[in-house]
Amino acid sequence: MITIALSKGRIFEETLPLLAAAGIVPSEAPESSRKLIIGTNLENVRLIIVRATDVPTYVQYGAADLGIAGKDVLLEHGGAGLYLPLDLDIAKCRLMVAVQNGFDYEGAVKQGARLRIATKYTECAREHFASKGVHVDLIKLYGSMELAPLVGLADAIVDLVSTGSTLKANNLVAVEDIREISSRLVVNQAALKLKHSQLQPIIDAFAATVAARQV
Ligand SMILES: Nc1ncnc2c1ncn2[C@@H]1O[C@H](COP(=O)(O)OP(=O)(O)OP(=O)(O)O)[C@@H](O)[C@H]1O
Ligand SMILES: O=P(O)(O)OC[C@H]1O[C@H](OP(=O)(O)OP(=O)(O)O)[C@H](O)[C@@H]1O
Repeated sequence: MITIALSKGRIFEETLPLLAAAGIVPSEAPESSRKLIIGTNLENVRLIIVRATDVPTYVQYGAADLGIAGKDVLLEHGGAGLYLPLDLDIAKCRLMVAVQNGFDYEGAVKQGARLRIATKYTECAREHFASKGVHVDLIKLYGSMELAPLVGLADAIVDLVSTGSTLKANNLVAVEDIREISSRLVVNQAALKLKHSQLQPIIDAFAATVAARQV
């Protein structure tokens, strides 16, 4: 049995064409089902539906052979025990620093002020501000980071930005670009050896699809 860990929503949707290229068609959609294990047209392939942040953990411990996770999630997780053969170029966005409109971020940084930063991405944020030599207090949040500057919880946030409409709707502006984010194929290293003949064709089909999109 091959088990593939995916999260609901954008990753599941954007993975469907990759699965199709590998001849895998889920037997139901996670949005319309409460099932956490979803069968496919192939008897020996199943999907498990987990939180985006939990995908690396399932693969690391071998509860899933493959998974798809955002670079943001992988950077926070650390990647121990994982083989990351392929950037799938899906779920693309940017990790950015944002502040409330009117907050003088550059000025605060120049003055050497200690900044309060709210984020789900504490590891990436710590590294970013340390590399700039900016002193920060990090406040860990699990979602809706955009609210934090509006209610005085933080001076700035580190969050993902795609269209910019969430920032705009909340009177925030991006002030710094930390890095580009896309999702990667995550493979359990032991499974790759033990189930090589079954896993490699899936990895190859994903790679061929990604390459074809880039021409
Ligand atoms: N607005 C966006 N546009 C494109 N990609 C995004 C966007 N937001 C997040 N992503 C990417 O998609 C991945 C999955 O996001 P999703 O919203 O499904 O989960 P999440 O809500 O971030 O995680 P969790 O459910 O664990 O809290 C993220 O890890 C990131 O790599
Ligand atoms: O620039 P935009 O296109 O507005 O996208 C940015 C938003 O997308 C992500 O949230 P998501 O939509 O995943 O909602 P979530 O809070 O459920 O993670 C991210 O945390 C931002 O809030």
